[in-house]
Amino acid sequence: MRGQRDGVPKHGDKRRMRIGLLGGSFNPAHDGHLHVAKLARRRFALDQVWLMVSPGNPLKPAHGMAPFAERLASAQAMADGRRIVATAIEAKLGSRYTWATLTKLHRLFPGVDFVWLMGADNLEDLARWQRWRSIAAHTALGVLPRPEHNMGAMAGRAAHRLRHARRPARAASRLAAAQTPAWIFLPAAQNALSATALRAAKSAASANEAATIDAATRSAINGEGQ
Ligand SMILES: Nc1ncnc2c1ncn2[C@@H]1O[C@H](COP(=O)(O)OP(=O)(O)OP(=O)(O)O)[C@@H](O)[C@H]1O
Ligand SMILES: O=C(O)c1ccc[n+]([C@@H]2O[C@H](COP(=O)([O-])O)[C@@H](O)[C@H]2O)c1
Repeated sequence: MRGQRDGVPKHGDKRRMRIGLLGGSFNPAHDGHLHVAKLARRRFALDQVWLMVSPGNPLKPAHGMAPFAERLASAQAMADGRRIVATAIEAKLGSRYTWATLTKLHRLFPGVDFVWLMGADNLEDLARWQRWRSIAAHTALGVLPRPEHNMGAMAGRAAHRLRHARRPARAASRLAAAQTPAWIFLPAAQNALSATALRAAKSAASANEAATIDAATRSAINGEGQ
């Protein structure tokens, strides 16, 4: 939601604060999140990026989701508390749907220009989100590339429907102040990490450890090594 048509502050206007919102499950947070948060902050000329921990992604099953406090703690461990900030605000606002959270944030912080940040995998899926057109109508979208999702995202339904609102990457530093709808796909260095891969590695490691303990217990019971 922008007051000025061209989004350029008038001479003498106080510069509005610019905050990027990286909403996510953070189950757990990882270097891929930090990579996109830093990249987005720099290229979209943002004052801060909030790692906004979701109380529960409406499209993801609750099964396998770590408790909110644990996910928040993992995001806090990635943040520096100054430029990259982990926040529980979405849970505090009592919303789970992004359109509802953004409506509340725009109301609570009228002096802030928010940019909704997401990896290409989320743009690929955006047309399944509740009121996704309203999200794009009122909040600028900054899309970060992600291995194996870029082609699908750009060929997807949301990118197609919003094609008139796409801005070139060279306008990235002005995205936060742009008249909405506006979105940018940022070509940039990519990071292949995912929470899914981390969870799989962790459960493989604990299965391995369990097998080792099991083998050691069996050999102790059988009196081996005496
Ligand atoms: N490596 C990455 N590159 C680009 N974007 C990423 C990357 N990792 C996470 N993101 C983005 O960060 C936001 C939060 O992601 P999320 O917490 O779901 O992590 P994830 O690794 O995608 O998790 P999962 O594998 O469990 O789906 C999303 O917009 C997602 O697209
Ligand atoms: O509002 C929706 O319908 C909606 C559907 C899917 C995902 N989201 C949001 O998208 C963000 C990324 O989610 P995730 O689980 O991929 O990290 C997070 O803030 C979710 O709440 C939102």
